[in-house]
Amino acid sequence: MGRVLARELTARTDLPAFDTSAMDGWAVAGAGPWRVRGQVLAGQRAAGALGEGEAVRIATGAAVPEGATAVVRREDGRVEPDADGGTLHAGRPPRPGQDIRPRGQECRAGDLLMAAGRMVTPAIAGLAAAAGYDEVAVVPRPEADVLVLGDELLRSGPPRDGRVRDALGPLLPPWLAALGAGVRQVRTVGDDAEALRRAVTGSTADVVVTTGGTAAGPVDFVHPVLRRIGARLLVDGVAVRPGHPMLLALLPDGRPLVGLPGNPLAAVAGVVTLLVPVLRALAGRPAHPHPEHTARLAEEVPGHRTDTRLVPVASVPEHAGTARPLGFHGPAMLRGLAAADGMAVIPPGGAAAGAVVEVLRLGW
Ligand SMILES: Nc1nc2c(c(=O)[nH]1)N[C@H]1C(S)=C(S)[C@@H](COP(=O)(O)OP(=O)(O)OC[C@H]3O[C@@H](n4cnc5c(N)ncnc54)[C@H](O)[C@@H]3O)O[C@H]1N2
Ligand code: MOO
Repeated sequence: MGRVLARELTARTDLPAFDTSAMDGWAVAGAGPWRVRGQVLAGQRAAGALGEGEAVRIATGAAVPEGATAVVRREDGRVEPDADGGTLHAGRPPRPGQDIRPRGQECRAGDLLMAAGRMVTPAIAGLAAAAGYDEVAVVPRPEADVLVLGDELLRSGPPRDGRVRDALGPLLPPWLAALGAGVRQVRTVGDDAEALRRAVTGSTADVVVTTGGTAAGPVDFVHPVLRRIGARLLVDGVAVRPGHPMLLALLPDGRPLVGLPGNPLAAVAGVVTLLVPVLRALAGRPAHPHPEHTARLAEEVPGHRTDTRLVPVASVPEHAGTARPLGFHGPAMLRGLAAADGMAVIPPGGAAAGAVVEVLRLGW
């Protein structure tokens, strides 16, 4: 579940695989009355062929014997007993084919049931089993290594002595899991270029995620390390606030590295705009959900002069389709995000109250 079909799902069998009774009653051949000869239950092999004027008691789901032209429901028939199984009379004559599910009604062997790339839902799992599958091939879940950079980060207790608590170590792994990725390891790496180089080159995950160190500060080592190991920068900064130093690089062996900025809400902006599409693509899904999610803004949101803004919003339960911008949305803050269900995309120049804007869902 939650994985995408790696190959198309084709029926391994006709469905139903045999002409099946849709009701409890009698399978009959031709016009009545009929001589009743024995019974056939679901799961049993079909009884011998019926001749004109013959009937057999039948259960829902049982194979209809050859020669049968219809099923008479139990409530529509009456058996007049005699020494030899009895005679069946129907209130009204059954239509030809009545209450018989013909073989292949739902699909023929080889029919395309589901295209590759579709997310396996409970219904698809059930359909695959009904159509004869014991297993289906899915695109494996992408595995991520998370490298949290910064000497100033504390792992416990309140911030002290100019140091701050690491908010991203606790935030990212469960979010990645909710996004369908596996987290191999979460490592903290001090402000040391060589340690970062070793951590990046030593990772064997499908995607490496770093936090912090993306800017041009004295101990921001992500760029120099990527340069040194020969990575190719595909995205080196984005005109978005917060999050503008985010980056996407290809490591020499072709695996992606997503560099999230250190400011926590800036890192979140990098997750929803860069990491989510990368994880979706690795999982065999379209990079962006379709249709895109939009909402009507309950209030005006001022814009940046040149860049797009991402602002945490919460949907307003009493007004479907409306989202309220939240406060405490500074790049270093998580308080607004904690109450949010998405990040609204505010174009340069801002958006008026009532404007319809795209909302990037958080996916948790
Ligand atoms: N001269 C400039 N300085 C900065 C610019 C700029 O354009 N010119 N951009 C600022 C913006 S915007 C951001 S965002 C940050 C991005 O910087 P880095 O990715 O290099 O991140 P750090 O410098 O390592 O940390 C920034 C900030 O975030 C705190 N931090 C880092 N990691 C965590 C964590 N895991 N949990 C909680 N807080 C974290 C760190 O202590 C810093 O306060 O650069 C600006 N500077
Ligand atoms: O990108 Mo920075 O995130 O504006 O804080």
